[in-house]
Amino acid sequence: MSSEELRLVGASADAEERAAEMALRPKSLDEFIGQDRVREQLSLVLDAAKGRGRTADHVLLSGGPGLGKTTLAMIIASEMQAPLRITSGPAITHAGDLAAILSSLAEGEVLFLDEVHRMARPAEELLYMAMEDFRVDVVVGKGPGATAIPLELPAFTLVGATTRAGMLPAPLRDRFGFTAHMDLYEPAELELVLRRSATLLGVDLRPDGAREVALRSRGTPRIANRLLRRVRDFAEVRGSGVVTGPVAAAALEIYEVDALGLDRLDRAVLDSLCRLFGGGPVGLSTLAVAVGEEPETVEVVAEPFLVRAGMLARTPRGRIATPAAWAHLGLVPPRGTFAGALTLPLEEDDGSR
Ligand SMILES: Nc1ncnc2c1ncn2[C@@H]1O[C@H](COP(=O)(O)OP(=O)(O)OP(=O)(O)O)[C@@H](O)[C@H]1O
Repeated sequence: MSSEELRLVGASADAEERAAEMALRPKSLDEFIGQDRVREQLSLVLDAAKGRGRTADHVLLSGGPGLGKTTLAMIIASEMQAPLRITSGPAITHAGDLAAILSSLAEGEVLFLDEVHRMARPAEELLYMAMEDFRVDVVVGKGPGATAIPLELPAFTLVGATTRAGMLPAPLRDRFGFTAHMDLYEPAELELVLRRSATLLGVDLRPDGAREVALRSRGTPRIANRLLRRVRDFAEVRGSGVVTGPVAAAALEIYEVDALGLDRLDRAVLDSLCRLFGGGPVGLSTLAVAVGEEPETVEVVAEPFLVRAGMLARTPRGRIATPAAWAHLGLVPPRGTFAGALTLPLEEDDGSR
């Protein structure tokens, strides 16, 4: 698979894409599509804070890449009419880095901390006190002579984002007043995302075109918008610019995005699971080694969509390919495998033997 295809279907964004995305970001909760429960709960949290004239409670957003966590953080700041500061867990390697950021915040500012589960431990501990009391202890000196000088902070709202809520230590998780889990989007919601983006980009996207692209977007708005741009290129160069279902399907075939939107990693995971491990069960780390990826990438990026698509099951004994996975690869599950056991009675019952 080419790097172009990887970029097309992988959920993370590079710098160029981030710039293209800015134009398509919803600017208010009303414009934000889908995630209805999260939207309603968040709107209550923000309205209550505005009514009391206070900063909003700290918010934790969990969910895979490209589902709209950064977008929601921006919306929170704009709804609260507050400035926004953006940083990420891996960028904070010392407690001092975080102390410097926190002490330079304006009153009421929203601090967006992406990948909050990847922050250095000492910084994490400093954050506990900052979130609870708007205060940090800055330690000056070393050894027995070290002194902690308390530093008052302006009231702020922390918006933490994580792809792995389970990796957050309980004391940190508990300090968020509101936690929202963002699920993969339904195809109907992605159609709405696509129609909104098409209007903003001036693309003539027909309903069957929107449906075709939505079905191949792995439940992820970022991927939907990215595929829309590629389909638009195809429609302009090879057609009249109008994006219908057949035009979208032909374009995405060129980019090797399959009918279900599976990407290289998804296909590699299924392929290894079926061909190397006979359909499983196989442990996450073994599977990750087989596909040449980090276990976290397999778990966070590929698996949620494969589970949603009914192709992979996570069991206490390991990962298992379902009959749908074997069928998608055009393979027959051997007898004695989980998928084989599931498909066997059907074969036996149909009288063909
Ligand atoms: N609910 C939504 N409605 C419309 N567009 C959306 C929605 N969610 C996300 N998008 C679009 O998808 C793009 C990616 O969203 P965003 O950057 O917020 O994802 P993210 O979860 O922060 O990803 P990452 O974790 O990789 O940073 C945005 O540019 C935005 O245009």
